[in-house]
Amino acid sequence: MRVDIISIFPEYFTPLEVSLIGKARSRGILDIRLHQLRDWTHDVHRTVDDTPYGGGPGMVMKPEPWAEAIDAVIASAETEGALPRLVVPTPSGRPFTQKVALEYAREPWLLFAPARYEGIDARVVEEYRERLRVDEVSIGDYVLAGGEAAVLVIVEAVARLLPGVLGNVCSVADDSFAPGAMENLLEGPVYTKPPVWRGHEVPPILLSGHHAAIARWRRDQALRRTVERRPDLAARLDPATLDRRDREV
Ligand SMILES: Nc1c(O)cccc1[N+](=O)[O-]
Repeated sequence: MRVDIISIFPEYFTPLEVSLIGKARSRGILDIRLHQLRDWTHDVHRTVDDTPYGGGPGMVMKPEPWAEAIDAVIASAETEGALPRLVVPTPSGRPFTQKVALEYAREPWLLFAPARYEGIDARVVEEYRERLRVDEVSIGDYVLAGGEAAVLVIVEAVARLLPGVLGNVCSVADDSFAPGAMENLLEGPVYTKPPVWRGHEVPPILLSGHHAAIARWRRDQALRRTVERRPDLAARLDPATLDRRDREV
């Protein structure tokens, strides 16, 4: 997978050089390319923003630098044999979920346009919807200084789904929110050695060796945690699943 990121803070993406993603890049599974948006400005101040039409606080990112940068990146489409999916992180986007991460993990090429200030002039998305699949996504209902943190979140969530990135493929299937048995379920508590730590014991069931009973206990813990902490997810569960929670101990 090729990933292009255009930003006025390309240095923000240094974390993509370490850990799982850094290893995936060194093994050629991920090809991440960073671009400085200001390289597509033509004034001495390398201006990328201006005051909003209609007045109001803050500044809006100008369309010209973004369009020149996106055009320059997609100019290599011939060698890629396809155009990228343009992903614009924004609080007004559709929710970025595990399902969307799985969708993106099937894409050969993602191009991220993280905005700063009050956002990018709306005509940029309008312009590229005619040529690219454009996706405005939100990682959550809170205010960030820009979309760069969202790109880090999205790239991590997607990269770990790519074949060869995670050592143990099973761990993806067991993820919280993963389609299938864990869909709409939070993961339960996890434990490791020592069996007793500062007087806190590991639940005995986990030391029993009874794998079926352990699986039932884990699912029950996941159900309980989901009902307690995420009633919105619990509401999506099959009522029969919730009923089983009370019977199985
Ligand atoms: N929430 C937010 C923001 O405040 C700015 C850019 C992107 C996002 N987001 O993706 O959720």
